[in-house]
Amino acid sequence: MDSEGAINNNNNNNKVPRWTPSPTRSPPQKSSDEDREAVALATFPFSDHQEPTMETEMEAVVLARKEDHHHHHHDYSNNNDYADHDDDDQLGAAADGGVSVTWKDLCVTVGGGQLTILEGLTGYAEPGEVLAIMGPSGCGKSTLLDALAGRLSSTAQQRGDILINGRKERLAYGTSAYVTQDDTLMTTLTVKEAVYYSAQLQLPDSMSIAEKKKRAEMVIKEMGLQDSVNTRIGGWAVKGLSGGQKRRVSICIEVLRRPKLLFLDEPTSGLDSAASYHVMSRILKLARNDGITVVASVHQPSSEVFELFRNLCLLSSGRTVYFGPIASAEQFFTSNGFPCPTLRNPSDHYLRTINKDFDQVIISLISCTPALKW
Ligand SMILES: Nc1ncnc2c1ncn2[C@@H]1O[C@H](COP(=O)(O)OP(=O)(O)OP(=O)(O)O)[C@@H](O)[C@H]1O
Repeated sequence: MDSEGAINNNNNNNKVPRWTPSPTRSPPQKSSDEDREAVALATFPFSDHQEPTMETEMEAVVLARKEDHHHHHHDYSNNNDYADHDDDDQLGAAADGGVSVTWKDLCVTVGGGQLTILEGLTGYAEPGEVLAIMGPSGCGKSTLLDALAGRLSSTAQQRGDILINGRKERLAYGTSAYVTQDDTLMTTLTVKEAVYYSAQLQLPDSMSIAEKKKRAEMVIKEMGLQDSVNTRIGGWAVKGLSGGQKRRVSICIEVLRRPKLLFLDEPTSGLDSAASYHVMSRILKLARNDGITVVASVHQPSSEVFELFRNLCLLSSGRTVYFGPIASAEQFFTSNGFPCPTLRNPSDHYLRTINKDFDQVIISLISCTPALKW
């Protein structure tokens, strides 16, 4: 895959990676890897927010993605609550194409604007791919996930745009699912019971019991739990599933409705690297096979897990340090004087650079700023 998209090392002594517009200004007729690469972007800490050109490009991508999509004309931006939905919408959007999410100049504040948590974030997530949101603890990963999923607390204020398939609209009920960090599962149930019962409760009445059962079996298989169907989930007192298996059961329950958009808050937290890989590779497979758009906050992924992601959104203190393909992040850090040492896990390097050398990163990037033309 071409990794040039996010960063264009221009020959005119521009050592600074920067986003440049693709030649065409009209919305593309088809979506392709090239289209996506053309709008992939690299951003810099504390740079001014993007020029309208980027907006045009990002809209072009979402336009390309929204062909034949069924639209629900709700105002997404003004209401964070998806609860007052129409039941006819159940699984509706899932039957159509994928869901692209784009956010532009997204700001989240609390305390009546006193405290800024997210500042001017811009990015996108595309069907069939997993976007990783990474950054030091407290940088705003969960807040970004919450804002995109429309579940910010009522004390938070949101500014900027969140577009669904290029439009300001609310997600139809059942289109998105959110998997939290905690596995709130009944410890005495077996995997089969937990997923079957959830299927009976969650899936619409229009589906027969047999169809619901079939759906439950399908997700169990997709998450690689078919050999543990009769194992009790277990808890601190009763031996049961491993941590990774439990996380997969939680994901099973959330994907029963075939959401087109899946938010995962630290899906690998508390898991060792092998279990993390199992969980993430299943998620990637699901995303690819079903054209699901996955946005996941991740904490210290192993190199193997990191390579499963398509795009990376690297945050620090509520601002974007980097947004673009995983494959181009190394070049971005190298261009800015922070090459990844051989044999070091790249994601560790990026997080360490942001954490430890952050002042230096800022100085380095500020010194590069005159060369930036957005
Ligand atoms: N409702 C709120 N009121 C006040 N401060 C908040 C609120 N929500 C989040 N914050 C603050 O905003 C910052 C970002 O929080 P957030 O939970 O998004 O970070 P995070 O990157 O997910 O952290 P972690 O990796 O530790 O889970 C934190 O400093 C947090 O204390």
